Order: sequence, then C-alpha cells, then structure tokens
Amino acid sequence: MNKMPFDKYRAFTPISLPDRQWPNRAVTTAPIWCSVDLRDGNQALIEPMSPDAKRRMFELLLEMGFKEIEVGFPAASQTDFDFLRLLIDEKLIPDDVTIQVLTQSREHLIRRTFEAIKGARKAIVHLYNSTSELQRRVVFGADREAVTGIAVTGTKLIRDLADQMTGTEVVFQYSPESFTGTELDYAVEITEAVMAAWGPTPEKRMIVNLPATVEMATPNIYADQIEWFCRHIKDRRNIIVSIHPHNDRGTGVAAAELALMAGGERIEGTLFGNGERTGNVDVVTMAMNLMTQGVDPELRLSDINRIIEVSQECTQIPVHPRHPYAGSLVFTAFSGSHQDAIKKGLSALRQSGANFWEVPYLPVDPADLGRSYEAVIRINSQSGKGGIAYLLEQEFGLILPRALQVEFAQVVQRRADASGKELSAAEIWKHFEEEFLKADHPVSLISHKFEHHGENEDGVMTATVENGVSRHTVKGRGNGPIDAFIDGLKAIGIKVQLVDYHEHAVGRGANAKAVAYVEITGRDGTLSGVGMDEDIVAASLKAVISAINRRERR
Ligand SMILES: CC(=O)SCCNC(=O)CCNC(=O)[C@H](O)C(C)(C)COP(=O)(O)OP(=O)(O)OC[C@H]1O[C@@H](n2cnc3c(N)ncnc32)[C@H](O)[C@@H]1OP(=O)(O)O
Ligand SMILES: CC(C)C(=O)C(=O)O
Ligand SMILES: [Mg+2]
Repeated sequence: MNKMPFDKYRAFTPISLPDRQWPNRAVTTAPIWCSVDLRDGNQALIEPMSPDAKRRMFELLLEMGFKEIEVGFPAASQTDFDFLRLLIDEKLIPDDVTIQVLTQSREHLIRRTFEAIKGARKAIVHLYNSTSELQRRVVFGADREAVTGIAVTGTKLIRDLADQMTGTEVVFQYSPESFTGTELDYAVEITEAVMAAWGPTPEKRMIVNLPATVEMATPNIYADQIEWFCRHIKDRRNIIVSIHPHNDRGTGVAAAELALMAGGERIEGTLFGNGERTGNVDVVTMAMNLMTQGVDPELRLSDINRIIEVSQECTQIPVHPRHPYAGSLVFTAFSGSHQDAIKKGLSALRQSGANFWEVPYLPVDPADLGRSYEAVIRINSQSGKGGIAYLLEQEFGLILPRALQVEFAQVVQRRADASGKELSAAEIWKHFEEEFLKADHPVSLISHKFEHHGENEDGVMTATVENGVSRHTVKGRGNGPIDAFIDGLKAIGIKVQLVDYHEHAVGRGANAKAVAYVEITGRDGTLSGVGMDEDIVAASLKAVISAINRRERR
C-alpha cells in the first residue's frame, strides 16, 4: 500500500509551560464578542457581499446583540469604504455598538482608514502585520527588528491621526498576525514595542489580538501560547487579550474555549464559522456551548432559522445539516434506541416539572433556538417503536399501548425497508390507517346495541355483522360491551379472547373522537386492533373487528 507523504510535515514543538494553569480553570462568563463576518468572513467569499447584503448582515449582527463588529477593510476597496460611510452618515450604528476597521501597517492605507471612520462616535482601528518566522522569511524578507519597525511605524501614525481626530474615540487594536507560527518571545517583544508606541493604560486599554491565523497544532498548544503570552507580557492590565482562531484542523471552537481558560477575554469569529479556508471560529457554536453550561451567552440565538437564512443569503454558503446546534438534522433522531430514549426523556421531563434540561441525546432544548419538537424524531428503516409512537402522538394525538407499538413498528420497518427512504408523518398515518383503521373486512360491523340492566347482571349485546359472505345478527352476554360482543361472535365461529384494552379521546369539542385499542388472542396468537368513532362503544367494537380482520389477512 502506498503510504501518505506524512514525512513531508513536521510536528509542532510543544510549549514549555510545566506549571500551566489553564487546565484548572472554567469559563463562567461570556467573552466580549466581536463579529468579523463583514471582514474576515467577507474576504473569504467567492463573491464578496453586495452593499445590500452587508447591510442585512450588519442588522442581523445588531439583532443578535454584538457590541463590536469589524465592518471591513475600508482602505482595501471602495465597497468597504462606502459601506462604512453609509453606516456613519446614515447614523446606522447604535450608541452601544463599536465598529472596527482593519488596516495593514502602510501609510496610505492607514490614512484612508481614518478618512473612512470620520464622524463615527467610536471606532476600533485594527492594525496587523505578520510576525511568524515563515512569513518574516518568505513574505517580508525581513528580520525581527525590521518587522517590529513595520508595526511600530504604523502604530505611531495611528496615534498621531487619532490625536488629531475630533469627535471620534479611537480604540487601538494590534494583531501580530500568524501568532501561532511566531516564537513566543518575539510575539511578546513586538507587542510590547507596539504598546510603548501607543501608550495604553488600565483605564484606556488597547486590544491585543492573538490570531491562530492558521491553526497549526492541537488546541492545548494554542492555550499554552495564550497563557505564556499573558504571563510574560509587561503591563498585562493595560491590554484586553483577544482571541482570533481559524479552523484549519477542525478544532477552532475547542482552541477558542481553551484560549479563554488561558486568559483570553474577547473572541473574534463569525456566524457558522465562515471565513478563510476552513473558516474562522464559529461564534454560534461557542455561544451555545456556553449556554449549555449554564452561562449567559450574551448573544441572542433564539431564532436560529432566521440567522441561518440571512447568513446563507449574504454569504451564499450553506449551513451544513449537521452543523452544531444549527444544522437541519441536529434535532432529529432516526435510530430506534435514540428515539425511544428521547421520547421517554421528554415525557419524564414534562412529568417531573424540573426547571433544568435533561433529555438523552438532546444536549439542548430545540425550543431555545426557535426549533420545534416535531422535527426531533424522523422515521426511516433505522427507527424503532418509540420514535414511531412519539410521532403518532405528536402529530395525530394517538397514544399507542406498548404491544401495538411493537406491532406497528414492524409494519413501518417493512415499508421503510422496501422504499429505502424516510417516511413522512402523512405516510406513517396512511400505513396506520391501512393496517388498523381500515381493517374492516371481511368482517364488518353493521349495527350494535348494548343493554345493561342492574349492576350485578351481565349486559347483552345485539350486533349485526357481515362476515364477507352473509349478514348475521348475534347476541352475546358479558360484563361490558366488548365481552358481550366477543361472546356473540362465537355463534358465527369467531372464537377470540380479550387480553388488553385501552381507550382515550382524540381532538376536542365537536371534533372529538374516541379511539380504542384492543389486544385479542385466538387460535393463532395475539394481535392488536384499533377503532375510532364518535361513540366509545362503537370504537371498541371496531377495534375488536380490526384485530379479527388483521388475523384473517395473515
Ligand atoms: C490574515 C488576514 O486575514 S489579513 C487580512 C487580509 N485581507 C485582505 O488582504 C483583503 C484586503 N486586501 C487588499 O485588498 C489588498 O491587499 C490591499 C488593497 C490592502 C493592498 O493591495 P496591494 O498593495 O496591491 O497588494 P498586497 O496586499 O499584495 O500587498 C502586499 C505588500 O504589502 C506588504 N504587506 C502585507 N501585509 C502587510 C501589513 N500588514 N503591513 C505592512 N505591509 C504589509 C507585503 O509585504 C507586500 O509588500 P511588497 O509589495 O513590498 O512585496
Ligand atoms: C487580521 C488578522 C487578525 C486575521 O484575520 C488573522 O490573523 O486571521
Ligand atoms: Mg482571520
């Protein structure tokens, strides 16, 4: 067998931090969220968002409760510049929301960025330059000192322009881009040089954003890098440490969570993880992960379908059906044992009245995201009795006794196996009707009358039935209508016994019906039957007939 060319790659060198503290910490409050959908997300799209799409995305982010939003790279394109001007000139930025703009450390780009933010109440100016050993060598052809010079020169220019600006509060953010590939001592060195040029204080902190521009190692290593940085940087209290993970190894969320444990206070990410290559960290998943630990996520996700819809329209990128919390299939169970446990869990929760969520296989209440329970259980050939019974109860109000659940599950299984497809609720109902409610021949009930005179006496059932050949009127005795009916049927050669009986009402008011379930035993085993009628006695007799006819069909 040809081996994969694994020896082309080198393992990431672990960080030496034997007394690391982050594994003992937990995240107990939401971070400061900063959406970078309109910048990092947008720059990674096949077709960047139109002005109209940007505006819809911006409004969605506001609705969700983001207080910091990177709205673009205004010096890079006229579209981004114009969008920023639109937000400012049309006064579309709420007072409690701060916009953020990205720029490279190049004079003409920084000056243009300041033109773009004129008139904003407050803006975060985000300066970045790449600092990794690889990028210094191959992209910039510069040593550490020269790269530090790029960052410091840009910072000083931003300081001057911010000082000259009136009416706009400028918050400064610096990113040593490609931080995960940067030697930690150098990341600290360049950031301290930038801090010295900016002059943050505990009252006026600057943001230091430590991006996993490329996710290069396991999440614990990113956490080590963040803790190392936080422990070594001078004047830690003068900065807000921001985390900006990408998802190259598919562990962006895990890396972000561990990085928060390691000292991060702010997260830059996007909805559903859109962004360069495999994406930015997904803030929806992160926020929901917090919520399921009992922590206020400080983002509103209660109408997840709308968030998905707007996001998909703006980015033209579909949300995967199995995307955590949001995918169309994540609140759906197809397999029998999962369905059974969910059904039991939901009913136990209803009965206990507990005010915390606890349902097997459902880590979150779909209703909290505006999803409904109806989609929870779907039926195919992997499904079992529990799920089918749940669906019949939710959709049609039928509460099937256990024996009937078992029998009907076999029917459904056969149908699903034959079609190889999922069965809709309507199809399940059709099969239920065919199997039980329409099992009204060869034996059928034409009329019946039950008379019961004193409490200690048997009642008498007079019923007219057809047996497929001729019509008969039979009389039988028993302590209830079903017993008496079964007794009467002996006269035309139908010899069965009642094993179990259940009934309940379906629907309300004028549309209410009675449904009866029986289990009868006869010459060749036990079978269930179901009857529905406005009248409970008629429903019970129909249920007996249904069981008899099912036996005949066999
Ligand atoms: C990790 C990230 O997501 S970073 C953000 C990336 N986003 C984007 O790049 C989207 C917007 N960018 C653009 O549209 C363009 O890059 C522009 C308009 C900003 C600049 O365009 P140009 O000047 O034509 O080209 P380009 O971006 O290729 O510039 C590369 C030059 O800038 C230098 N450079 C790159 N980044 C930086 C930086 N952060 N600070 C200073 N110089 C930088 C490069 O070394 C290179 O220099 P060279 O021309 O001497 O080789
Ligand atoms: C601009 C920076 C922060 C970035 O997007 C990255 O490094 O991924
Ligand atoms: Mg990025």
